[in-house]
Amino acid sequence: MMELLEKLLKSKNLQVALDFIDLKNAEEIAKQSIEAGADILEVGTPLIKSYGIQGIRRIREIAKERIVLADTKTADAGDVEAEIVHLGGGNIMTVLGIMDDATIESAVKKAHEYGILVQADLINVKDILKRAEEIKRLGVDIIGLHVGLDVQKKRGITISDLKNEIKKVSELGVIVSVAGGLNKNNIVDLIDLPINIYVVGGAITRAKNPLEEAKQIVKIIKG
Ligand SMILES: O=C([C@H](O)CO)[C@H](O)[C@H](O)COP(=O)(O)O
Repeated sequence: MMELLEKLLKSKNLQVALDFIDLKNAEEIAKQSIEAGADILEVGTPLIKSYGIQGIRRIREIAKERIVLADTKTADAGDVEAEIVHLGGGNIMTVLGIMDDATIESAVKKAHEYGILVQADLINVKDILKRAEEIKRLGVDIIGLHVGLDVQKKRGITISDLKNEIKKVSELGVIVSVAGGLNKNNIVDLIDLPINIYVVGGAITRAKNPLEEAKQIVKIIKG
């Protein structure tokens, strides 16, 4: 666990979000992401809902020694969902930061017993800095700032609109992950910020040439 925490803290990483309902499509993009040099494969929430533990296992097999994040977006029964991620072979799980502290504590306790890291997803949290401070005290390893897909579509905003919040959260001394509408153009804008994990979904999975797109994004992130 310490080794993984250190890697994430000391470097900039690309996480490719495999937000698929179909496993074959997810497998194909997972392979291309690895070839392009992505650091983390995300078993997207739709994929977990479609395939559960088997879906996480399949992406684990493809990822080999790379990191697998299971985007469980846990809302209750944190310990049970940590168990699910453990059975699938995931390295990181996500909990919703907006939920009760009890759920976050339960996920952290069980996940850490298994050597799994916990990321709190601050999607839809109104006072991001205040909640990030509280969540850090609960033992969470990664804070994820996130503009969800529906908000992106309805309000036309992306995670690039939260630059101030990103800076302030990073000052708490936590691993910072950002997600929500990232692509090769707006990542350039965020590259000087203290961000450890850039999550890219649609810009790679829906690209004409996902391999080429992922390669270009890796180049921007790694410099
Ligand atoms: O977490 C996500 C979303 O809530 C759907 O499950 C996405 O993985 C995340 O937003 C990244 O996807 P893009 O916004 O398409 O880059």
